Amino acid sequence: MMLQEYMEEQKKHIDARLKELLCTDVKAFETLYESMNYSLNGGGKRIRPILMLAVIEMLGKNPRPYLDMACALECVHTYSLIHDDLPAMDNDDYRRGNLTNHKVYGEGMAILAGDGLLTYAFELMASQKQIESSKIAAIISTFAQAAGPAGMVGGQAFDLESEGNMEIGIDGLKLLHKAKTGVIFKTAIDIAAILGDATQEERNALDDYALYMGLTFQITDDILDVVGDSHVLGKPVGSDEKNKKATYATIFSLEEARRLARQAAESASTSLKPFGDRARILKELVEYMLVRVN
Ligand SMILES: CC(C)=CCC/C(C)=C/COP(=O)(O)OP(=O)(O)O
Ligand SMILES: C=C(C)CCOP(=O)(O)OP(=O)(O)O
Repeated sequence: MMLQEYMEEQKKHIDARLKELLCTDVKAFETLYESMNYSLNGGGKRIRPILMLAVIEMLGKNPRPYLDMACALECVHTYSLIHDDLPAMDNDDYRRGNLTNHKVYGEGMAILAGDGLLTYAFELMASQKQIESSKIAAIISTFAQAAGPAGMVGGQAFDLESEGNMEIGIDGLKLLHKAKTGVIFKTAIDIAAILGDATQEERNALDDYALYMGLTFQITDDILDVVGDSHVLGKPVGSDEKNKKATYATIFSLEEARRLARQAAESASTSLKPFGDRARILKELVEYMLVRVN
């Protein structure tokens, strides 16, 4: 199966399950549930859950019983987007081709929709009865560390404080991206390694892949903010330059950023050598990121 077909197939399952998850019988909570579902089900490429399911498959396991784990990851990602778009953060009006959550439901409800999605993700993970409880505990611990103050929240705080400061340099940039975005890709892969019973050698290879694929995603996302089409991306472009944000595309030339993206993608593919032919989909996934900016 080609990557595009594979992604469409996995996305179909993920989208269908996400639509079923968040519902309430309590009339007083209806707006909250509507606002959570508005952002969760209003588009999105589902790269993180697809990545998780693809790694489980590469490790020789059927990914289908782990669909809810993948959906939990998407709930956390969606919460981070809702909060990232708030007036107190990036103050963006469009996301996934629609008005941002706070533009439709107001700031207070958008904050609560994010809080609800984050907390619900942990409820969903903890309720997976078909998975051994020791694995659930390991997954929740990994996930909480990645999403929390030592991971994504820390990265976002650093981002907030660095706005307008183009002097953070390459080391600052690396830390920012590793903590803010790379960490969730790494978690997708770590969870898959736990569920797929990866050996130590496989884990080492997957750690390298996570690092370089996350970097490829970040550099290409930065390039798209300069050269992308806002209709295709479903979010505004040019905001990094406007907000004087240090990114791979504002610190380096576009040519250099593209070179760094290609280099990261090559390293990601090389890390998957131990998996041989089974790694085809994951290699194509980093190629797909490159194609979007070339
Ligand atoms: C704890 C929180 C709120 C974390 C947010 C992390 C995140 C997804 C940032 C998006 O980065 P970006 O602003 O570079 O991306 P985009 O261009 O999509 O807004
Ligand atoms: C981490 C970043 C840069 C936010 C956007 O992520 P995606 O490009 O995966 O966004 P969706 O497809 O989920 O909307």
